[in-house]
Amino acid sequence: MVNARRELCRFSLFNQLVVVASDPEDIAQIMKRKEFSDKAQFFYGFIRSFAPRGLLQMNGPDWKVHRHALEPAIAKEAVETHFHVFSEAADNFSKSFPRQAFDVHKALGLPLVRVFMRVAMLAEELGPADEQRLRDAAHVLDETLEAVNTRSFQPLLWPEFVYNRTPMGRRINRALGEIREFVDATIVQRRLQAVRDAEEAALGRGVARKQIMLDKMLQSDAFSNQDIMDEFFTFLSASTDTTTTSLSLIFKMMSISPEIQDRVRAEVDQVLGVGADARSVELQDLPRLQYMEQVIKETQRIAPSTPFLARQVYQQTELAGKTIPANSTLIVNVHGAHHDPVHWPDPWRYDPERFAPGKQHHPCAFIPFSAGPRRCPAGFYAMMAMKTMFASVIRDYVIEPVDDGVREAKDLKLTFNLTARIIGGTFVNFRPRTTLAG
Ligand code: HEM
Repeated sequence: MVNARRELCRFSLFNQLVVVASDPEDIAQIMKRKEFSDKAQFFYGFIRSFAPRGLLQMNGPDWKVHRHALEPAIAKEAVETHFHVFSEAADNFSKSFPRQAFDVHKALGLPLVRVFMRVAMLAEELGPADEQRLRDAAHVLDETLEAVNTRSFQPLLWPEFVYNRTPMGRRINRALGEIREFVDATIVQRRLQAVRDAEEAALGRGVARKQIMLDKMLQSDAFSNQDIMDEFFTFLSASTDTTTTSLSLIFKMMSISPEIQDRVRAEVDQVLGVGADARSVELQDLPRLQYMEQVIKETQRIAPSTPFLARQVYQQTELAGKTIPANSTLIVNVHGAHHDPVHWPDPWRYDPERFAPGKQHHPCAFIPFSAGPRRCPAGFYAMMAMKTMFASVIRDYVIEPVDDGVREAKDLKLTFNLTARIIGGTFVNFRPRTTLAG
């Protein structure tokens, strides 16, 4: 019989007191109270070292200004106008699978970087000449997140002057420099375009150009060119690794859950059609993919992309009747809340029915996008990307397991690399559906 409340626990890490909160009630307090809203030095400090003024890692009044300006630019209404970018990316992704099993986590990085570049920062018209830049951006992103993770657990690499002299630091700085030049040129181009558009509009010959996130920053006084650059890297890293992880885990779970996969496919077939009649995903299809949404949420519950969040507590305070000393790090154990048996009976059982319409849960027992003022501003973007990719793949393939000993959720060997991922890669097999008939 489980009814125990999960107590706060504490330990020391490199001379820093760390307090871990796993109970959804305590997490609700953390998400609400202002003294818990600053991001920790741990992890986020190393993100600051390559992008000091990005939304994810900034604190205080500057964070508020950036959040206020950027939230509408990445919200539902803004992102929906670019839906065709998601749909095209999903169709192209689904066309490109090799015959044998492959690491789907790795394969998703580039398509998702491309979507972000087109939707948010670098305008729609990315030409074939930009393809190498995209590959470079995807690559440097991977390396940078790896470096953030490595540095977090190696105090010798904490001082910037030491890190910058390591082969890893030098390589990443050089690659980041090249991407910065590219982004800088794009910012200049877009600024010029805005001036030309204004002149044309004054002459009554205006063209309605779709607004992207970059335009919002260019129109606001709050963003210097350096700020825009920092937000570019921040959003690129916050958007790609999280979505890649969630989607690849969804494919992995489908490979070992054939009945659930069949039910998703039945829903997709009904919405998109079958065989020669099947079509691309359209915006109005998304709300009709209800069971798919349950599957996505249940996967995010079992293996959240960001299993832990970290906050810095500057002043002594209390939480759950316990003193939290000044200057401690507070870890929000998202994975723990998602597996709390009080809220999720038999927590490792993979059961999308937990999210069936009408089912209720504690608001902080399921927080894949965090909660409160620092929650992910791009929940809609992420769900749109995941549903579109997932539907296109299910339309075209049967997802089959590989022989790696994973038969159920609790066999997944997860590691925490800023985001969660499967040790050794997320290997699955995609069998084209056309071969089913033959
Ligand atoms: C499945 C995909 C995603 C998941 C699971 C996810 C999850 C999260 C979580 C848990 C946070 C809070 C982090 C913290 O407190 O430290 C967060 C913040 C953030 N996310 Fe996402 N995210 C996803 C996709 C995206 C996308 C697509 C974008 C941008 C296009 C994005 C941009 C951000 C930004 C900028 C923040 C910082 C917000 C702030 O501190 O004000 N995320 N995300």
